[in-house]
Parts: sequence; C-alpha cells; structure tokens
Amino acid sequence: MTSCSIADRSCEPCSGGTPALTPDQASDLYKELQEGWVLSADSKMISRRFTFKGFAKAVYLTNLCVWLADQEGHHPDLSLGWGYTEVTLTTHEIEGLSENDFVWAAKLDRLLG
Ligand SMILES: C[C@H](O)[C@H](O)[C@H]1CNC2=NC(N)=NC(=O)C2=N1
Repeated sequence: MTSCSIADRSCEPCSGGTPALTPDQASDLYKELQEGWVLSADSKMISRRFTFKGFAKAVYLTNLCVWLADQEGHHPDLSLGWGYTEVTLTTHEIEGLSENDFVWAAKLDRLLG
C-alpha cells in the first residue's frame, strides 16, 4: 500500500524562478503536519519549538536537524538554548514557503515518531 505522505517526497533544488506558495496552498500543506507547527500570519514561514529538560536533548535534536538538512539539501534556521530547539523553515531563494519546507517538516515529524 502507498501512504501518499508528503514525508515520502524529497526536497527539490529550488531556483529563484519558482513562485512562493500562496496562503491557500500553504494552509493545505500545513494540515499534513503534526501538531505543534505554526504557520506565520504572512504565510512566509513555518516553525516549531521543541522543549526539553536540559541542554543535551536540545543539542541532539539540533544535530538531527543538521543531518536531515544535509540529507535533503534544504536548511532550516535553528535556534538552540537550554531546554529548547526552535526550527524555522522558509525558502530563502524565494523569500517565502515552498513545498520543500513542508516536505522537510514532515520528514522531521516522521523521524520523531
Ligand atoms: C542549491 C541549493 O538548493 C540552495 O542553495 C538551497 C540550499 N538550502 C536552502 N535552504 C533553505 N531553507 N532555503 C533555500 O533557499 C535553500 N537553498
């Protein structure tokens, strides 16, 4: 059986010529993500803050994000401190959201079970 999850897709190389997702397209893809992701009001980014008790767990999640970013060739902005990692996705090339951002977020959701 096929699952048809966006987590099964791959991030595609993105050039400046591809238009950013419209707010409607972004909110459709947003529905496929797990709870906890936030779609910004201007539909230009999605983010999720993970909280932990301690520093090392936040570093481990950050390192997982580094691994996934290099695997997919698509890179989140990461903010790390004691007890938290915040992951923000946007496609810098187009100053907005692309499908890559949602594929990447869904892959992280899947890795985290
Ligand atoms: C050629 C390569 O696809 C680009 O330089 C990628 C790399 N990772 C990227 N990551 C993100 N988040 N946005 C980009 O525009 C981007 N560009």
